[in-house]
Amino acid sequence: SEQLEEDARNFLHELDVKGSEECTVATMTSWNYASDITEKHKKEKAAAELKYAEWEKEAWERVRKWNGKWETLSDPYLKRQFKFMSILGTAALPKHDLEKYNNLVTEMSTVYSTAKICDYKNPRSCKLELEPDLTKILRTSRDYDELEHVWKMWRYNTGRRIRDHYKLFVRLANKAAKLNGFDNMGDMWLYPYESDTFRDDLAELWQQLNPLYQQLHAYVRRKLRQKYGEHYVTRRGPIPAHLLGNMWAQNWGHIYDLAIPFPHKASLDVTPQMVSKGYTPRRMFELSEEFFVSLNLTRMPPEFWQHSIIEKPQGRDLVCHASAWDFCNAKDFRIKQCTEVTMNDLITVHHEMGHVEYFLQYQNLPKAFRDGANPGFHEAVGDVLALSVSTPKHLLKIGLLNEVQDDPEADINFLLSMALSKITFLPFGYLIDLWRWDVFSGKTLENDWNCAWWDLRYKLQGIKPPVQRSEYDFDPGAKYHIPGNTPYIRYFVSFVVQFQFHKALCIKAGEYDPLDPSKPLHKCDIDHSTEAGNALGDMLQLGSSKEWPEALEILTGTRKMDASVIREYFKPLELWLAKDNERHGEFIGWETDEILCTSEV
Ligand SMILES: O=C(CCC(O)(O)[C@H](Cc1ccccc1)NC(=O)c1ccccc1)N[C@@H](Cc1ccccc1)C(=O)O
Ligand SMILES: [Zn+2]
Repeated sequence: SEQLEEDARNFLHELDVKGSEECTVATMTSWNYASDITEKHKKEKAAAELKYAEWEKEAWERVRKWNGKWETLSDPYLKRQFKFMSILGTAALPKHDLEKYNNLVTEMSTVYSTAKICDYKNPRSCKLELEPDLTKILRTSRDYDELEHVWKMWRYNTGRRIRDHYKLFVRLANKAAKLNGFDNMGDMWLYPYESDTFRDDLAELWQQLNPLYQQLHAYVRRKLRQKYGEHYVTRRGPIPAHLLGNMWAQNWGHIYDLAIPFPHKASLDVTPQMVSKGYTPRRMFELSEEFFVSLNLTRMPPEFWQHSIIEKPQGRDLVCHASAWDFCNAKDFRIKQCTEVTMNDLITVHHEMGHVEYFLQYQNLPKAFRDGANPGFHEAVGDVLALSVSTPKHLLKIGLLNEVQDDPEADINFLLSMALSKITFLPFGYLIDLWRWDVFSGKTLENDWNCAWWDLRYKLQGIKPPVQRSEYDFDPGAKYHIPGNTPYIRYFVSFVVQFQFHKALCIKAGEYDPLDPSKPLHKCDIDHSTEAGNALGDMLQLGSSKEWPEALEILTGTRKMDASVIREYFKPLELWLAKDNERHGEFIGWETDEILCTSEV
């Protein structure tokens, strides 16, 4: 009825205003803790989390009173808000369980963010941190033993120390999921994707992308064998995980110099130019903002520049893992990032700025809709712009390259450098939550946790640990998102859909034409295209008010995740890799009879 609809609007508006106020308070205490880890901030954060949970519970009980009525409303916009506000989340736990749950997550995150290891070359100095010290060693060292030390000790001081916390965490997480009507927390994490074929769709995407990954894996293994020798990198075996330029082997971009196909062509790593041109983190963020503005999207508000932390502060512990923050008041938006002056961090800057641009585009929606169309969309926004920024054409434009060679060999060099971060990520982006879903569902039992992890790492990534693992280790805990309790499948989704977004925007920008060989997808730079920017903005402004297939359709004309676009982008490389691997008689895939992980019975 008209009256019911009027009452519903007023009710939802009241909850929206109060919810945003409560959110601002809770977010501020969370920011204070993440940017300055002290006992005082920890206590304030814990208290605020409990207070916010009480508000959520009160709001949820008032929403429940509308059950049987809100479903009869005609306005889908109202019904969708009721649908989202009917899921309470972890606030459904009894207070003492919730307190325990929150403390476990905060404790695991603190262990991870404050972990330090001893220096391989100077064992008495034990203050090396992940950022910037260990990432620098993994990026630059080519010393097999030094890399093994760093890889092992990082896991010793993180994963091993939170294994017991994680046991309790899983039990409480599942208790909360059941109180919300889910079988386990894994199912509750998939709720925002609003699809009962989602897991199958993901498996299908991986099947379509695995062949390209295997070709790249075989090629890189040969290059690493040339560098480190056949004893360490065998012809047909998995690649030792510590040689791939990254602490988790999730991005192989930093061993590009070992894998470059045509070395006599221009190098694409612009880090040296960024340093020699005196780039600062501030300059990197301004460069990214200029790109968003050139697309007719929204620039950062003054508060952003006032309150963001874009360089690692000295003399205090903080969570250095990058993050973007929406303070629920359409005014205060921030990024916290321990930025280094490298090309990799310029990409991360765009990634984080993409989150803030999404915040800005949906800031006037009700709080229930102030999210990505699905979590993968939120992760994709910045990466889409970074696909344009990474092109030699764009790097020339911004003065980070002084020449662009337009020839097939230079193209292969470029596509390989992109594949070393985009294709190598796919199995990793998929397996993290494959492992966690099995842990939450009980399919993987506690005393199999670590060996189940290495089964997946071997099977999907074709890597192995440099030293044998056991169930005394907890290697998943050495990756931020596990102690940080952040779902990960969102990144796998992002790495697929970001190429679909890129293609749609490149067509609008007139930068891509499937029938014009001079305009392939991988050369597209949407910079300064307001047609592209307006199309992107139109989708971002929807927030989560429409189901994600509809948001995707508005931008790309399709309603499904589609792996054929990322394969089209890398097609020239895929053909080249297959030929090169065949020419070298390279074995595609991997096998081993080594025991990678011993489960203590
Ligand atoms: O973790 C990140 C970037 C951090 C973030 O921007 O995704 C951050 C993670 C986070 C931090 C604290 C609490 C929750 C999540 N996400 C956000 O800041 C965020 C996400 C959605 C909405 C608002 C903010 N990237 C992933 C995967 C990745 C993505 C892109 C390129 C490379 C690698 C990684 O590093 O393994
Ligand atoms: Zn992100």
